[in-house]
Amino acid sequence: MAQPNENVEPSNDSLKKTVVDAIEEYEDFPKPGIKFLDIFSVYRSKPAHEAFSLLLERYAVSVKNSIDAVVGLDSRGFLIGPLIARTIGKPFVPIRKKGKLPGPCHTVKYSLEYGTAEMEIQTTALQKNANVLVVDDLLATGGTLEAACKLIKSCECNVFTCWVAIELVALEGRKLVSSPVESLLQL
Ligand SMILES: O=P(O)(O)OC[C@H]1O[C@H](OP(=O)(O)OP(=O)(O)O)[C@H](O)[C@@H]1O
Ligand SMILES: Nc1ncnc2[nH]cnc12
Repeated sequence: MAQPNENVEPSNDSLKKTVVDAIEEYEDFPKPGIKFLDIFSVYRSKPAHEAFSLLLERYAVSVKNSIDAVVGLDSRGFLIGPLIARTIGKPFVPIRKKGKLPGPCHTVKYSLEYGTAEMEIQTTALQKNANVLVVDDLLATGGTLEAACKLIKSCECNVFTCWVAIELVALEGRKLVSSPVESLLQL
């Protein structure tokens, strides 16, 4: 006989709690004064990994008709972007740290919470005028997401939205980002 709640889909809120509970924090990494939130700890926990994947699939379905491609940011965005892209049958395109992508690239310099860097996208990776979903694990100061938006605009594409798993709300990074920002967890 069926038990109560058997076959009932878990709510987004209960899935988010499972994910939040698995996120491990490290003080003073990679520099003094930085509290580092480690998305990889979610992937070490079977229930958290499953909950996160389900949330990503649900989000993917909700944006399917609004986007043409998913762009993930090096490196932790690569955990997230391919699953969203695969769920809705859209192309996945990487933005990588400078010097890692073959062929002609657009390049941008930027600052993030604990340093400076350069990122690239291949000039022909996106079709002109594509509506692009940008995904990453975490929004801190917003420097990385804004740099990604600049690269996508260099490809003559439109940023539909930037989606992050974790937003460090106190850093107000979304103010720096010139495109819409959505976050799963506000910490
Ligand atoms: O909002 P910001 O201050 O710009 O910081 C956020 C970025 O910092 C981290 O990436 P990192 O450059 O450390 O690369 P990694 O994913 O390879 O560790 C994180 O994955 C985001 O991409
Ligand atoms: N505090 C933080 N934790 C994890 N990744 C980050 N990237 C930038 N700031 C970060």
